[in-house]
Amino acid sequence: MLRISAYQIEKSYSTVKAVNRVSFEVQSGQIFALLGPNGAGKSSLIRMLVGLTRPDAGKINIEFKGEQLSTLPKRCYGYLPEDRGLYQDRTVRQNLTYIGKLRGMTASELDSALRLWCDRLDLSEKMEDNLNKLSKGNQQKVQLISCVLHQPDLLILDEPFSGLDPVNQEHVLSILTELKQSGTTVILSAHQMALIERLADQMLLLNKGELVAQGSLAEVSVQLDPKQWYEVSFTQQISTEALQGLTAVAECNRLEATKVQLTLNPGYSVSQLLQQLSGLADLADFSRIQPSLHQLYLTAVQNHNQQQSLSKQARQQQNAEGDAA
Ligand SMILES: Nc1ncnc2c1ncn2[C@@H]1O[C@H](COP(=O)(O)OP(=O)(O)OP(=O)(O)O)[C@@H](O)[C@H]1O
Repeated sequence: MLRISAYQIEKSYSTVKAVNRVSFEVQSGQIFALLGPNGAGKSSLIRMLVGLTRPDAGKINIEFKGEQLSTLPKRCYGYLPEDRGLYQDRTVRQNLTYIGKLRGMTASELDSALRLWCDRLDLSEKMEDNLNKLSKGNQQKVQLISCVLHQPDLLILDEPFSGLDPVNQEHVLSILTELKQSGTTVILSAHQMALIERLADQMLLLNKGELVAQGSLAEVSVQLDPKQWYEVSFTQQISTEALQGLTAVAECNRLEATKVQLTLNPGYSVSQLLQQLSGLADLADFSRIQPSLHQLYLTAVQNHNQQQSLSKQARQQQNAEGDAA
């Protein structure tokens, strides 16, 4: 049983506020994704979680097998750092053996784990090659093996999909899904929204160190797209005015003569909307438009940037007015 709770975490590097009052909780057996554009603060958060740096303010609590801990015990987690960390001038076998021994594995445990993982990730024939002789993707796979070798309870992976081709991305996705099914908790950062949509139980979207949204995919979708658009096809043409006259309809865009997109008025249910629409004409089709995580993410980051620059302008104006007075 593992639970990580982060409360109001802050971290600055000289003038840059990398993480600004961010709180979240990771539960045992979850896949928890940290999302955000470059510089959002994902790696800074990860480095604090693994104890490489400390928050300037806020608290990280770890509950592991009934004990309250301030840092994660080394044997219980595997960490894939952003700047990676294996020896380039050593072979795959030497690197992985070194990591396995550091994690307290016996020679026979190491031997069977090496065989299993290198076979699984198609690296068995590269065991005696130096790391710097491998392609970027294969190096990434060795890095990943170094994290899972000792069967940790928790995996913390900073961009595990970067540098991998689509086939290997799928491969890693299915490995992470299997590890989750066997009880491993996974915290990862990533830019591949289509993969995260399929993989993550919980996600945290950051921008410029600030929390933009968090929760399951469904929760994040409602937070980022509260309007909820529906697509409706009628068996005959209905005027936009007639649709906008319905109390359950907030906004309406025409797509084709008989097809429109509309949003639900707050306070009305989907069945009330359906009832009112059917009162106008027979419906040929009705469906919720579910934007992809990729679309939601782009819009959310754009809106957050706009809000930040508007509040900056407002502060500058206030200061200028204060100076003038
Ligand atoms: N060691 C450091 N010294 C100074 N500034 C830093 C340091 N580490 C991070 N930063 C700054 O903190 C901010 C957050 O960086 P961080 O690496 O956490 O973002 P990220 O979301 O992981 O980005 P990316 O997706 O590009 O890896 C950035 O503005 C970055 O320049």
